[in-house]
Amino acid sequence: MNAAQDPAPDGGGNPVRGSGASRSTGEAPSPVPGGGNPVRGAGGGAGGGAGASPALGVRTGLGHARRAAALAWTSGRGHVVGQVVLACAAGLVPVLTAWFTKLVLDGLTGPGATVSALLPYAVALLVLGALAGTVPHLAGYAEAELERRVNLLARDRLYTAVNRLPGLVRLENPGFQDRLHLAEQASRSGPGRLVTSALGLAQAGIVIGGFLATLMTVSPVAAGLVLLAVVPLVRVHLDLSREQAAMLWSTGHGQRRELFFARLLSMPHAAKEVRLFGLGDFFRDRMLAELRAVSAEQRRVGLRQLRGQGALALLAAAIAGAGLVWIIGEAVAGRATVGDLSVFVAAVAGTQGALAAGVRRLAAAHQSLLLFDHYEAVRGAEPDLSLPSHPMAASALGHGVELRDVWFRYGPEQPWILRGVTLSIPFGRSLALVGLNGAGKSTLVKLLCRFHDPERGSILWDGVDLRDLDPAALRERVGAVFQDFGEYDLSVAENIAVGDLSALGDHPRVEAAAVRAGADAMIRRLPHGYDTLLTKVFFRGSAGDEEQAGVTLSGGQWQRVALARALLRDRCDLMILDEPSSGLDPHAEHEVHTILREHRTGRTTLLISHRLSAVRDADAIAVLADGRIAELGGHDELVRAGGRYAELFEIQARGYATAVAP
Ligand SMILES: Nc1ncnc2c1ncn2[C@@H]1O[C@H](COP(=O)(O)OP(=O)(O)OP(=O)(O)O)[C@@H](O)[C@H]1O
Repeated sequence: MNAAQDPAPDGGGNPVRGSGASRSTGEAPSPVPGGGNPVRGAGGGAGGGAGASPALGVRTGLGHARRAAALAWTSGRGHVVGQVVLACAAGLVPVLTAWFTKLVLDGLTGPGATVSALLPYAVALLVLGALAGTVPHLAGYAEAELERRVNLLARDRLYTAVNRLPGLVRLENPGFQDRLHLAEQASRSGPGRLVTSALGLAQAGIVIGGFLATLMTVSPVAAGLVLLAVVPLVRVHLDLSREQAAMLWSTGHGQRRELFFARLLSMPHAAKEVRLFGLGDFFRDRMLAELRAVSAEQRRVGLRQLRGQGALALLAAAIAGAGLVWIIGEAVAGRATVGDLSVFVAAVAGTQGALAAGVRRLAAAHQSLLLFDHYEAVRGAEPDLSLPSHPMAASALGHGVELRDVWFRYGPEQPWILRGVTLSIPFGRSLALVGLNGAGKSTLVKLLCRFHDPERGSILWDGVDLRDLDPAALRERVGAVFQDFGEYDLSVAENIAVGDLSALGDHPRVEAAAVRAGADAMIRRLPHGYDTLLTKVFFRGSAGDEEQAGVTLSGGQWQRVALARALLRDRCDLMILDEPSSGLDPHAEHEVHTILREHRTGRTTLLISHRLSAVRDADAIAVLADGRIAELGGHDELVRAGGRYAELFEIQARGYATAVAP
């Protein structure tokens, strides 16, 4: 499998794991290579959306080629120039070698041959031999170095483009994930390979041109014959390369699913259920089924390539054989010299070799262009949220946040999640949002952070529609503990500081946040305190590497770290707490809610929790059901009303009362 086919070069752990691996978060499954947790994604495959295989028009192809060349040029001008020089040298060496060999042979078989007369040719052949030995190595190094440089710049540009996407619409789309995966492959070697392919083509052109000119001096018929063989070669190789690119595209899903099942079999997150439920063979069979399907497709294309290339090889051999018989006849008849014969043999072999190499380069360039199309598509992806041309800065919240008749669904073909939600969170007040699983609570959080926009209705920040604000400025004013918060393979201090990067290295600030979240004592007990790595991914197991050994935190301990991360933004205007204590023990939960209650005082807060004891003292409680706010009021008021909230509260309270009853 070549680099372009490699479905997942990462092979390692996730740099950030969504928390709550075994909880249902309602997120769409995302078995993206190097991305989502496979356990969370276990509900299904990558989903659809990949669409048809790509095909490039001439104009688009030329545009891509120009941009790829510009990328390579920017990455390393010196290396591009070096490669041009080396390509010219590599093209000229075989032609000159054949020509000087002819001169030596003709000199030897001609009248009055002397060593001194032949010495310059011999020296030339020596130099050419030295060049023939060194140029390929130099070219190989220059090629690899250019690819490394291009990779760096192309990756930088690719992920800058991904970071520029303001919302989650594209990242949550499996079709976009497929493109991104291919774009990453393209960025790794695509533009560099395009340049080296173009230079390889030029090199083949020099070899072919040189040999054809040489052949013309021997026989224009032979030169014409060799030239005629070019057309079917080019055609067949281009068809094969198109088919190869289409195969890459069509097997992308299968490769991702195969990888997903393979990781399920090896990742510690999944190991418990895999062992307890005896799922090993089940997932292995699924993995093998995917692999078989991918292999069958690769085999089909491979066989076609074999047939095409076999036919080409036979054609080449037939031309070479016929030419050889002919030139021997000419030499026997005295119409050609031994030197002519040698140059003819070298020319036929050299032309055919260069032709095959050139066509292979052309096919590689074509394939790189098709992959580069994905790179360009991701780089040129329009923002997934409509951004105002003159966004307003989000002012410090003074009045509150208001949802007005908000309707939302994840796509036109998806069901409505919110169907006219009207709700306000007044400044300085706390609102608790409760509802059954899948009611849309976390979705509402995503809208408040403007990861998505409502399809109808609006969300107002002090009366200003979120769509009129700069999303980044808005998010600076929001602090959050997401239900599926990130667990980063970083140190504890860094895991907290990512809540506000200005706190990176500011230990007093980080520790103060941890103290507020009730995490400080737990952190101090870790082997390296705040510097302890919260991952074992980087531990190689060698002596002296203990600093990298890392630890594995429990779910509740992670939750405290995530809470500290959110509390780092203590001056934020809106604090969103989506199930901030679901993994905590009763003591810890009580402690955390006491902390949060204090923290909430005078702050604008949205609290989501299934533990109704945790939300009862919020200023207001809203019940989300059937996509609407079904009930709104204080705890006592809602209990008295005897509606859904009262029913949920009664069920929970009864559970506790029964448990303590004598
Ligand atoms: N990215 C997504 N694409 C498509 N549908 C989604 C996506 N995220 C969530 N959903 C769907 O939206 C609905 C609401 O999910 P959401 O996570 O908002 O519910 P919730 O009230 O937070 O549930 P829970 O209490 O279980 O956390 C669910 O039916 C879920 O399947």
